Amino acid sequence: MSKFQLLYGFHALTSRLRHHPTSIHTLYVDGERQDARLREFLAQVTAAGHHPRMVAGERLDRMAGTRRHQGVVAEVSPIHAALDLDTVVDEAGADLLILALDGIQDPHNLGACLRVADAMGVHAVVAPRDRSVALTATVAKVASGAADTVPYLTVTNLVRTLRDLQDHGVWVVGTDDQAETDLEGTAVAQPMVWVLGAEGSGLRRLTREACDQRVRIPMLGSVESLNVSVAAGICLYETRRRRPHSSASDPG
Ligand SMILES: C[S@@+](CC[C@H](N)C(=O)[O-])C[C@H]1O[C@@H](n2cnc3c(N)ncnc32)[C@H](O)[C@@H]1O
Repeated sequence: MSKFQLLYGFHALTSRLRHHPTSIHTLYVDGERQDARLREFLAQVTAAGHHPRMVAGERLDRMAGTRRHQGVVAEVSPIHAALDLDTVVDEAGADLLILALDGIQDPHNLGACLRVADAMGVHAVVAPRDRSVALTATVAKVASGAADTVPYLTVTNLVRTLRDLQDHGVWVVGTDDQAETDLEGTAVAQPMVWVLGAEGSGLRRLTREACDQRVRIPMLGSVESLNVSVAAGICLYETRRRRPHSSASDPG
């Protein structure tokens, strides 16, 4: 198995170039494309000292397994591989904000969760290794650069990880559209983890039981639940809105 991951798309590669330029191993560019966006990208990468390989578009289709690569594909080293959760907890201190995803399968949902996690200043996204989609090129493309800025840490046992966090004084809040307490009924000032469930099945029983509290986002219409990334955005924004010195806009 290759030690490199694939990334594709302008957003994902420009972000990687900006945040982790030395992690880019080989860059492949569609030699048949002449448009302004590609020329601008080529100027950026060559200025950064990379020497892209010009190849046929069909080769990029095969490498990426999709035609949605925008003519740019790269082999990159994984980042955040050496980071562990203890370090994240120590460095974040009282502001700690973690998003735990209990078995998300859809790469678009994980990408969207990473994107909103980045926007709301989340310190890490945590997920059970064997039950979750990996950080694929599709995830990185949907995340629009956030896969490079927010550590995605996979763990062997999510329940054990949540208990370890609780032992360090971290407040663990599960989300469930059937919960009795509304979103605003939870405290958000202390270090905390929001736990969101998988697309079809929601939180697993043991995960649910490990949470200090479960809350629901009030639903006014007729659908039963929200997409997981939308729910994550609401919970995270609510946290930032109510925390002192929050970077999200002040409620007023
Ligand atoms: C598509 S929903 C899963 C729905 C699933 N049928 C269930 O039983 O939970 C995916 C996740 O988004 C979050 N979610 C969606 N709507 C929610 C709501 N109204 N209140 C709280 N969490 C919600 C929860 O974390 C849920 O597990």
